[in-house]
Amino acid sequence: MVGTQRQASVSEKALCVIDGEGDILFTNLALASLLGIDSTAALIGRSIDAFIECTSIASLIERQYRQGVASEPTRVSLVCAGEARLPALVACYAFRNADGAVDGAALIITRRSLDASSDASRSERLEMALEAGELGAWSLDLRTNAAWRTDLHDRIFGYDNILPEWSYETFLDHVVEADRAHVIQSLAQARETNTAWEFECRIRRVDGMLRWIWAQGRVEQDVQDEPLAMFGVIRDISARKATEEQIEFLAFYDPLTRLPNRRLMLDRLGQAVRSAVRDNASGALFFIDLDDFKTLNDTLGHQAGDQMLLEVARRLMSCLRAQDTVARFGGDEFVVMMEGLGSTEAEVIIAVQQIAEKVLRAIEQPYDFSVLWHRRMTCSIGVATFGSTQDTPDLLLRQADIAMYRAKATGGHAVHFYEPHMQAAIDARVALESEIQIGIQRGEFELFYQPQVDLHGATVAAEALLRWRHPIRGLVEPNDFIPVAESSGLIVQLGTQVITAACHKLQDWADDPELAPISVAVNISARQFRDARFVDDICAVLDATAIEPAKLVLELTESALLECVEETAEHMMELKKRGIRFALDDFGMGYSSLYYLKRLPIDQLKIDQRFVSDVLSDPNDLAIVRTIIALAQCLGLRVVAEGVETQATSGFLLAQKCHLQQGFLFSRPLPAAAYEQFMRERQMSLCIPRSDAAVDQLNS
Ligand SMILES: Nc1nc2c(ncn2[C@@H]2O[C@@H]3COP(=O)(O)O[C@H]4[C@@H](O)[C@H](n5cnc6c(=O)[nH]c(N)nc65)O[C@@H]4COP(=O)(O)O[C@H]3[C@H]2O)c(=O)[nH]1
Repeated sequence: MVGTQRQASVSEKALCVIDGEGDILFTNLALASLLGIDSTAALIGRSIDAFIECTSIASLIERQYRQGVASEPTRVSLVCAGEARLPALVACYAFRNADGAVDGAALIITRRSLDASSDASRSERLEMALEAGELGAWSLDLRTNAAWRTDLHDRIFGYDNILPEWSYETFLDHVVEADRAHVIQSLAQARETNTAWEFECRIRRVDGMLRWIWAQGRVEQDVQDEPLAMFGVIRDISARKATEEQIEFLAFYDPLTRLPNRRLMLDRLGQAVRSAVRDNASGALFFIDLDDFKTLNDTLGHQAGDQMLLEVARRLMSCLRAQDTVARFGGDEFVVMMEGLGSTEAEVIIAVQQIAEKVLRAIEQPYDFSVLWHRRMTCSIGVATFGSTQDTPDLLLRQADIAMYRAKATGGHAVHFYEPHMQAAIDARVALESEIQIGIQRGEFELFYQPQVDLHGATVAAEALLRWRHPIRGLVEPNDFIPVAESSGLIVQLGTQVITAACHKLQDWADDPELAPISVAVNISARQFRDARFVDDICAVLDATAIEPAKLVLELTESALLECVEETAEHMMELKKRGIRFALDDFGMGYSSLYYLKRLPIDQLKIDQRFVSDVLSDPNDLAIVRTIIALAQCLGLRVVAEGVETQATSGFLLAQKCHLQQGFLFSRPLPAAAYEQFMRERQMSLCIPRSDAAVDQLNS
């Protein structure tokens, strides 16, 4: 009678036949009637899962298949027309195909009657009421460990009808590790104090899904206050938690860029100001505003504007460290907070200048996507620094904002400090930078040479030290310009000039018998060493001058090695193959020297002058110098002591078999011509007074 309307009798068993996929092949009117559907035709071909609320009909069938008999009726809810739920029992019988695999099933569905008078029905009503309140209930007999749970309780943990043995441990296994201690403590406290527990925690369902549950319950005790049983209810609160997280996200983050908003930034800034004072490590706040963003927004539309803001956010984050905070305050305003930039004002200024330049460069790169194709954007940065007890988040923001307007007033694409003296310092640095640039072009930089003396007192090497013959300031010492050259990147150009000049000097000396044995050590900055062209440039100079590569010693500091070990090691290996030698400068000042000594092709250790100068008066320095020399000897490395100013220090170093000595005792750094003169005068005479017996002993 398919398609014919007929009222099914309430007592008639509803049945249907489903295929291996769970789609209905056949059904009777009783099922349609139970579901509140007019005709059986509306059910044919549809998935049974749409009508029976049960985690998986497939597992029911699977169980029946394994047991080989019709399954025990299982309690389910029917999903009726209008989404109404109806309690029902389902029994199934599986069909198998020729291979023995489940190919479909017949399902017999009966409505669960709820007779108010029967105990069974009362418990069912209770369970339905609990389900209506989305509560899974459970109890645990503490004497026998017997556990009871409602279906919904198990479904919350992801179990279907195949119920596992349940215990306190099973429950705890589901609780995620981070929440477990809190759960155990809540339950234990409730047990001790005979009070109710209530907590929220995350559980990992049997299918791996992470859910939030709320749990409440208590312990039942006997007359002697001995615990008898625990019972309680749980509810899946994942949806509520997701909403709460969303609300929290909107309260603290910018929905477009997903960066922290003003509120969160103010909060983090408050903490940062406190730690800056406590740790004596200043930080800085950048107020960044895009230049002329309004025009872009007005001409290309808000969608293009949003794309630009998203890209700016991405670029800002790529310029900064993970611990820095980038926030969007709305519109085209971004605020960046950086902590731990230094303990001195000079350190903070250098760090700020470097980061600000990075930001300016990152923002001005073309925006080559969709409507923004070939668009350019610049920004203005206002800087306020913090580290004093008077700083407050509001004040700092105002200061950075004011500074940003000053940067805008100079035409944008600029950085401006709020603090006038810092602005003066940064202006001076910028001026020095351009002077160095001009000085490089005009060839104002010159190498001085400081002799290095061997165990016999013979000058066998020199350290090349840079000087700037400034047209107005006169001779400028490296400490006054190398840091700026390094932070601006000009050291790469300058360093190439130094190596070229040193190699040409070695070439000049090669034909002079008095100067030919001299090798020259050249200082190399980290930035220079990391430069992609560094190895090729040196090889080109070696080829052009045809000097003996072993005559060139490159001096690297530990901090230079530390900045990029892999890349540095690679460059060192390549140059080592050409025969160039390496010295580790300022040895003993770093932390992981031994690690580098093992890994990198180092020929020589240079003991820092801070240890050498007090070696005879400070027992710690004495121990350090002795250890470095002994270490170098064990590893087959040469040792150079720099900063030797007295005969006594020199005598001590000689006794320790330190291979080379350098210092004012022998000579200050000299211009090339003066150095050559020095060599000619001193080459034949020994600089260090000593007995021949002592020298023989040292050289043995
Ligand atoms: N008090 C005292 N000082 C002594 C004595 N003997 C030598 N010195 C000084 O100690 C410094 C040794 O150079 P450094 O440790 O490599 O330290 C160098 C090096 O780090 C850097 N530098 C110099 N030239 C270059 C260069 O061409 N490239 C790079 N990247 N850095 C350079 O500048 C630093 C300072 O160079 P200078 O001012 O020439 O200072 C030189 C030298 O004049 C002594 O007996 N007593």
